[in-house]
Amino acid sequence: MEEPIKKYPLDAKDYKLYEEIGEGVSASVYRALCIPFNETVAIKVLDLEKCNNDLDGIRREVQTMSLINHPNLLRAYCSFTAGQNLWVVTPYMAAGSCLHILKSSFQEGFEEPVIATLLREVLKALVYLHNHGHIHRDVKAGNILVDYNGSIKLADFGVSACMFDTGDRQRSRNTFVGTPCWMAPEVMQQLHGYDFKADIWSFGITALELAHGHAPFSKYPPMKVLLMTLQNAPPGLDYERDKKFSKSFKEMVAACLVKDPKKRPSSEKLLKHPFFKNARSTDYLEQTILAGLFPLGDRFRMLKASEAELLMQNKELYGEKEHLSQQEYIRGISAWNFNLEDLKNQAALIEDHDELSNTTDLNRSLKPQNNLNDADLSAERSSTDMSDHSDSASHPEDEINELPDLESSFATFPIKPIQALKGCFDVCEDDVGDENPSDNDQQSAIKPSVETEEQEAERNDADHFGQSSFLPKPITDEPRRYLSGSLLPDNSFSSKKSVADVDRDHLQSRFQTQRNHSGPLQFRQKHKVINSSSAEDVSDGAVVQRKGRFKVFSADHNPKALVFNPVSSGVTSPSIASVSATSIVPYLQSVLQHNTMQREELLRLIKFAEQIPGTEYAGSGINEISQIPITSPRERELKYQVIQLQQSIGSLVEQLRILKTKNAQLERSLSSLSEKNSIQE
Ligand SMILES: Nc1ncnc2c1ncn2[C@@H]1O[C@H](COP(=O)(O)OP(=O)(O)OP(=O)(O)O)[C@@H](O)[C@H]1O
Repeated sequence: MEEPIKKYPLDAKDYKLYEEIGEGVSASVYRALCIPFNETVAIKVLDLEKCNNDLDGIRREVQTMSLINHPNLLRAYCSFTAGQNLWVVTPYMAAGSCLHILKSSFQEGFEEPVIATLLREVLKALVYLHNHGHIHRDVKAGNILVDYNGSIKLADFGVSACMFDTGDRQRSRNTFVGTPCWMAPEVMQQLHGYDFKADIWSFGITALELAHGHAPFSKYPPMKVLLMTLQNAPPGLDYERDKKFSKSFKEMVAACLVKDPKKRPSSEKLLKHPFFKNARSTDYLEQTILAGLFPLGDRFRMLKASEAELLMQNKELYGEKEHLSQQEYIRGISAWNFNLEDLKNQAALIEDHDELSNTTDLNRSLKPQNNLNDADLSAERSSTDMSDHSDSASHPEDEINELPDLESSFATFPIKPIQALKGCFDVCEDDVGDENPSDNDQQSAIKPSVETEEQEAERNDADHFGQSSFLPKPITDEPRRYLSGSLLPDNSFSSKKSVADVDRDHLQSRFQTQRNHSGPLQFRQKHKVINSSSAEDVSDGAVVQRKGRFKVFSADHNPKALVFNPVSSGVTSPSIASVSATSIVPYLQSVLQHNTMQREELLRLIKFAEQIPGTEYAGSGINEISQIPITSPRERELKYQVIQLQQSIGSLVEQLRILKTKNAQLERSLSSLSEKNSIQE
């Protein structure tokens, strides 16, 4: 007889939150007790106010999570709102993510049978997703969750996409989504969109991550990762350096990391690769990687503390900009801006390559350094005789030498990435870091309704590795297609929302916090006026896609594309006196036409700048801002950014003024020459 479907309560009152066990860019995750079932679960808490630009994305994630029905995919038991938060209740995966396990106990990576066992489970999940038309788009060790008994689930559908989507949703597959180190070249390239083969690339990168303890290129700033992924041979296992790994492992990785997606195997085909014959049963993981692990909450706390310490060191060593870059990086880079200036700035950081590599990789910084850079780099280099790895002869040193010559390296880029980088689009975080001085208090307020340590210890021990965790009873017998359709009603995550919210709000008032759930984003820079949310209001039609804290702008609407550089306008003025009036008229006419166009562009730009709320032209605004007393580093940062914005607006106005003057002069010369010309004729 079929077991009745277990209905998880849709009320925050029915759950007791314990310690935080994870933090992503969009949420915090807590271990929790589902009181009526006396069952440990995990609850992902998303602050909807902070995500209000991406409710659709969140809805899609929750929807996908509730509909999936595969033992290797993390499904949602239920979801509901609690005050301004969305709670997503999922199985508790007691050992946490593979990334957490790597960072805390296996900094040099796992042994091959462990990797084969983990990856086979992940691949089964991908086969299921791909067969149902989904691309996961964020396959990485941080999203592979492990339970106390070694069972594996692939998590995080925050950026997944449906292959059957059409229109805007289809277009979303033509955008930058994912985490740079794991991102397939075709996803970066933006040439023809991409398909489920993008997951195969990420899968290959994840294999390297599990083998080495970190993803290839992970020591580099995001923009450099982009350049390297596009320009260099694909990374792979090195035949020399990675001697401990089998030939079949190397071949499997090489098969995934082929730049041409068509040449990559499908997930189904890959599952048949001989490498997976090395996979063992999941109990093997229990004996090998899970034995002796600290409880997840403790590990998470320790990692967070080391990360904070490392970031402070970076800040002291390299200053604010590098600090920011590294901070984003360590956290897994989920929100960053793509623009040329960033690209250059970040590439410039590579000059500090050696130092950076010692500090970027959290794991390595926590233990004695032993000239790891070379080793890592070589390990990350592509092996020599793999398909599509032919140019792997490039040396890490070359990579570094290439850097200063960034402009010339653009020339070797496929055209689309250059456009992308130069301003076809910007991807920016829309989660304005509105941290305020009371945030710390609020942060402590968000802490779960904690039991006393003693009360909890007993439960804790059982939960972590002893107590059997509930495995989801399949809700759907048949896998469903078209998972991304808007099945959930707008603005509603729970059928009980309107009825129960008042009670929950009262009970869970601690969650009504302004906490910046996205961790590193609270320090994130707003580089450009156009990246601000207000800028988007002006150019609303320009936003191609929103992805959580990303907004993707199309080239056509990107106000930055309108910036005119008088020096590079392509118009060189001949000496008027030295040429005949007849010959100069067409030239001047073209100058006039050019200038008129530029003037229009500049006027549009100015209009755009003027519409940014609270932004005055340089001068008054700067003074106002500088008079605000600074109470926190965050405020200092914001103040600095505001001043920068005001300065750039000021310089644009100045640029416009100069152009207007030039234009007027040219108009005058043109009309006098025309007059002369007509007199002569
Ligand atoms: N069910 C779970 N059991 C145990 N740990 C979990 C669970 N769900 C999430 N975590 C932990 O919390 C972290 C963040 O969760 P998740 O990836 O869902 O958040 P996110 O905001 O979507 O993150 P990102 O977009 O950065 O990948 C995970 O990397 C994992 O370590």
